[in-house]
Amino acid sequence: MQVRLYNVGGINRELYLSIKKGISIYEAPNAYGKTSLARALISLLTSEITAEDLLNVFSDEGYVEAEIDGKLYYRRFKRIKNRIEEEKKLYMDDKNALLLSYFSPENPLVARILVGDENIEWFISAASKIDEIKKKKENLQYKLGEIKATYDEYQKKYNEAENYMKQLEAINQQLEKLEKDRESIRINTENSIKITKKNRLEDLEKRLEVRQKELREKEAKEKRIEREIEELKKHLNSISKENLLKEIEELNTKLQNLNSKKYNLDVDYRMLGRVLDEIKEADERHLAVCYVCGHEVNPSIWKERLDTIKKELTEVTRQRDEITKEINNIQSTINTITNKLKEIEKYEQQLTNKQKELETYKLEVSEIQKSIETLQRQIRELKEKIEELDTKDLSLSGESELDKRIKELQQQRSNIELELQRIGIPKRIMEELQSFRKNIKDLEDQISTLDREYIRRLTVVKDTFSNLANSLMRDLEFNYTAEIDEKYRIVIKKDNVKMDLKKLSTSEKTAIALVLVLIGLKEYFKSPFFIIDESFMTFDQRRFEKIQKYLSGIVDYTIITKSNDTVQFRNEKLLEPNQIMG
Ligand SMILES: Nc1ncnc2c1ncn2[C@@H]1O[C@H](COP(=O)(O)OP(=O)(O)OP(=O)(O)O)[C@@H](O)[C@H]1O
Repeated sequence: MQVRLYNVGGINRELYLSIKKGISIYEAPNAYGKTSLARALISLLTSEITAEDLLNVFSDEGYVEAEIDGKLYYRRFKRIKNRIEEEKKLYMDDKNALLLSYFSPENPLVARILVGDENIEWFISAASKIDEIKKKKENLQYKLGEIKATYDEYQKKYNEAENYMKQLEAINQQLEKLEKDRESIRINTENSIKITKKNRLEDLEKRLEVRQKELREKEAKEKRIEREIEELKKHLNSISKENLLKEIEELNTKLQNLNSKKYNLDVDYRMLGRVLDEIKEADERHLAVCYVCGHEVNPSIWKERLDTIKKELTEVTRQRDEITKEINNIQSTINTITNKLKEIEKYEQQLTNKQKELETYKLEVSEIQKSIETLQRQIRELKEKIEELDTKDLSLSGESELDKRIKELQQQRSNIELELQRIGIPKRIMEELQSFRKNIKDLEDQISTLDREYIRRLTVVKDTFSNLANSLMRDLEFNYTAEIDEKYRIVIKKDNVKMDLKKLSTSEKTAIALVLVLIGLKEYFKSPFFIIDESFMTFDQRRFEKIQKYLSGIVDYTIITKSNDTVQFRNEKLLEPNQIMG
């Protein structure tokens, strides 16, 4: 076997070893790199020893290579940033290599035997690989535990769901009863509502009829007044009030002039009358002195004067009569016009009154129309409501205590239904539970089968170990026997007296561990080499040679590391000490 190492463990240089079949001894001082070499070789049998364990921490690349029977096995490492990239080809990849190919204080069995742990079930089961059954069983047990936990959860859910279902049933019963109650109340109330509404509709329709009749009458009256107004307007338009007023004004002016003239004539007339009377008197008295100027006059003058005055008086009277006649004519015309004006005013007054009356009617008509619209709208709405009542079951307006309770229960029901949706209905959960039960049963069956198989095989392995251990102990000339009892404890007897493992010496305990490892190696592990760290062993030469001989029959290469002041590697059988190369 050719071995090459570089930057592996504490060996930070290239190391080349040519190892012959049989026994090889590697001697070196402490901390020289013996363990590093052993671990590097073992790492070709198992990936349990990782690249991080192997590559020298100060180096960026390294390798271990071994050519065994013409085939190259290797592990090559390259540090890239914070990780190590590895290329590998292992002779085998079995974690038992650490237990059965390397005997050193690092070996877990050695460590446990040295502290006096008698229970070796784990070792014989790992060595014979029946621990795989145990692991399988443990995996199944773990799975079973998980399923059981889920089963318990589902059981809880089932109980919860059952409880909800009971609540739901109770709520449904209550709801059914309450809804029946409400229905009967609703029907009664609805009927009375319908009757009330129909009565009201009739009443509204009657009121509408009255109002419509009223409207028709008012509209007829309105039309009539409009016609009258038209006529009045026509009549008034035919007369020009302004002309009449103007005419009357002109006549009044004339009348004023005439009256003033007449007044003057009246004054003249009265004055002439008085003069006439005075002249008459003067004539009768034959006055010879003028009573006006005192001058002496002829009394015959009075007669002349009397004629003149009479003539003047007649003229004034004629003029006065003429004017009086004219005045009377004008006055009569004025009276006629005034009468006409009065008549116009009367018509105007009538027109104003009719217009006021029309306004009032129009207002009334518009109010009646509004009230008709309101009534029609009310009737329409009422009819719709009645129709609604006829077509569907209207729920009662306003919320009664009954409604509130129903609502409350419905809310509770929907909450429960939601919860049931979340956790599932009992029937479905029960189906799940049944499937879980089946799974549990299957797993328990598998576990118990594995358990039986494990015990069966463990018993065989235990017997094998017991027998072989005893014969090997005898071969190695130990004066005690080693057996494995039914509880898989190692039982040591000296002269048939049971010895507590703790009481044995370190070399005795180390020997027992070695014997067990050798049996494991021989019976259950096909390793090309076996490495012994001899530094912690205190066997005498004879016994150690026997062990070496025994090993030669099991593995091709036995490599023994020893602490020594000098560095030496030698293949024992060839008896040619090889110098370390590299
Ligand atoms: N991966 C590593 N990187 C760097 N140095 C390491 C590594 N592994 C071990 N060493 C160091 O390398 C040196 C050799 O260690 P190793 O255990 O191989 O020596 P040894 O010869 O078996 O010693 P002993 O006889 O005391 O058991 C030690 O100083 C150790 O601390």
